[in-house]
This record gives sequence, C-alpha cells and structure tokens, in this order.
Amino acid sequence: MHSKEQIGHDEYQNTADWLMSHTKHRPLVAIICGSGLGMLADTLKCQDSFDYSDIPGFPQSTVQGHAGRLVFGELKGKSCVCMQGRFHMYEGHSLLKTTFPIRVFKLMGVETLIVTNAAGSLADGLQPGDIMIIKDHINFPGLVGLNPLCGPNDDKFGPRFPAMSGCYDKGLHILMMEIAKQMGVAGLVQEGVYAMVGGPNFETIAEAKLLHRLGVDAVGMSTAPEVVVATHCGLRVFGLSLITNKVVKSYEDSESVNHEGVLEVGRLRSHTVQQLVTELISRMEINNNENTNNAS
Ligand SMILES: O=P(O)(O)O[C@H]1O[C@H](CO)[C@@H](O)[C@H]1O
Ligand code: HPA
Repeated sequence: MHSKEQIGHDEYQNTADWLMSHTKHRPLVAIICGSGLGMLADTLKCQDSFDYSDIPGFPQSTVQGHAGRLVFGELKGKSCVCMQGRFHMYEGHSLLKTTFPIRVFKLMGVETLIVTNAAGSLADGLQPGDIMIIKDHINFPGLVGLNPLCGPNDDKFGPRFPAMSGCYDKGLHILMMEIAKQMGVAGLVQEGVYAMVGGPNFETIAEAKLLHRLGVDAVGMSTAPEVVVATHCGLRVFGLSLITNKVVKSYEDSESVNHEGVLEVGRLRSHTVQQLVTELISRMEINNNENTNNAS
C-alpha cells in the first residue's frame, strides 16, 4: 500500500544531480502541464528535453495527452522546467511516485510551481473553455489518508504537520487577474475551488450532486498531491484549471463526458493558457539568490 513505500532523500537527490549534470538550465519555475496542455512547453527557448524513460528514478506517463517529457528552457529570460505529462494515482503510481518530480525540482533550486489541469465544472457560471484560477482545493483522497506525506516525515523537506491554509499564492492570483484583464480575456477567467477525486471513472450523477452541494467549482483527478508536496517543501504555488466539460448533474441530461473531448478543449484553449502563463512568469518576482535552497 502507498504508505509503506518510501523514497529516500538520496533518490530525489540522485535524480536532481543527474538532471543538473545533463542541462545547463537552473530553473526557478516549474510548470506541470495538464491533460491536453502539453504545448505550454513549446514557448520555452533554448530547450533541453528528456524523455521520462531516460531520467533515473522518474515514473512513466501512461495517459493520452501526457507526452512524458521534461523540458528545460527559458521563458522571457527566466529559466523554467516544464513537465509535459503528469502522473496520476489512478495509473497505479503510489502518491509518492506521482509527486516525485516536485521534490526533485526543489532540490534543483525551483522556487515556484505552476500547476495546470483539465477539469469538469460543477459551478453554473463555469463553462467549457473557461479558465479557473485555483484559490483552494479539496483533496478527497487526502482526507481519507491517501496522502503523499503519509509515512515517515523527511524533515529535510518540511515539517510533519504542514499548514495548507495558504497553499495557493495570493500575490500570483492577483497578478493573474490583472494579466487576464490586460489581455482582454477577463471574461474567460474566474476563481474557484478544485476538488481532486481518485478517478479514473468520471463522476456518477449522485457524486456530481454531492460535489456541487459541497461547494466544489471544478473537479479533476490530479493536482492536490502535487500541491501538498510542494507546499510541504516551501514552494510557492499557482494553479489553473481549464474547464473542459460540464459535469453531468441531472438524470434528464443525456450528455456524457469523455477524455477525447477533454483533450479537444485543451487544444482549443491552449494558446490562451500559454499566453497567460507566459505573462505570469514574465511578470512574477523571483528570488534568484544563486539558487539557494534549504532542502539539501
Ligand atoms: O488533471 P489532468 O492531468 O489535467 O487530467 C484530467 O483529465 C483526465 C480525464 O480526462 C484526468 O486525468 C483528469 O485529472
Ligand atoms: N471529472 C473528473 N476529472 C476530469 C473531468 C471531470 O468531469 N474533466 C476533466 N478531468
């Protein structure tokens, strides 16, 4: 079971060392591309890219729309690393494995994590194609103990009982709202609460009604474990959900969701998401203090 698995500090360090010896980039920002959003990496200049299968210790991507490539490069002069493909619990990875890259990034000197995902909307005001700034999340697997932080705590990364109340950075949230206004896409961008469910099946109607009543705005099968691990080790986090479908909440509704449809909306909106994320990175303040980090 997941909580018995352990990954030693040296395993994260070995992967970080391998990557740093194979690229000259020293990224301060890491981006995780959600389903159908892999092209976020295309804007990086002077790329060095690695298939996950070539990186020691990395899990493999198995989901369509997640290429399985780690891309380093510069965006508006800032060094970044981009995961073209994330790992999900439903693929059979342990939660420690799904979040493995986050601690590797920390050890490489990354300070800010940008997570993106595809999600279904529960909120009446969120339509497919809308973009939701994640203001908070509900980690359903985490609430019942399926949490990557279960097991012995690695104090070198963070405390046993980390606070999650401020896990999505408010400053970056405000900056993104401003950027959306200036880009003339404020009408597409809203804020809301993301809930992670285990998947891989989409929700039943009764489950959808429950999520709606609980105040969930958008639902997906990822992100929360990454954000928990990132917050535990002190990374600043910003998150965006691309709304790819309405979650069916009525027995009268004959629509149903499928992964191809999710990827299609990703493709249609990828350019806007790319522009928003590029502008955010370009305008965010980062502390380039010789890449000092306290997790080694
Ligand atoms: O969260 P990301 O990876 O964007 O993907 C979302 O899209 C897939 C379902 O279509 C699920 O994996 C769900 O989590
Ligand atoms: N439910 C769960 N995960 C998802 C959805 C959904 O409707 N859309 C994209 N990822």
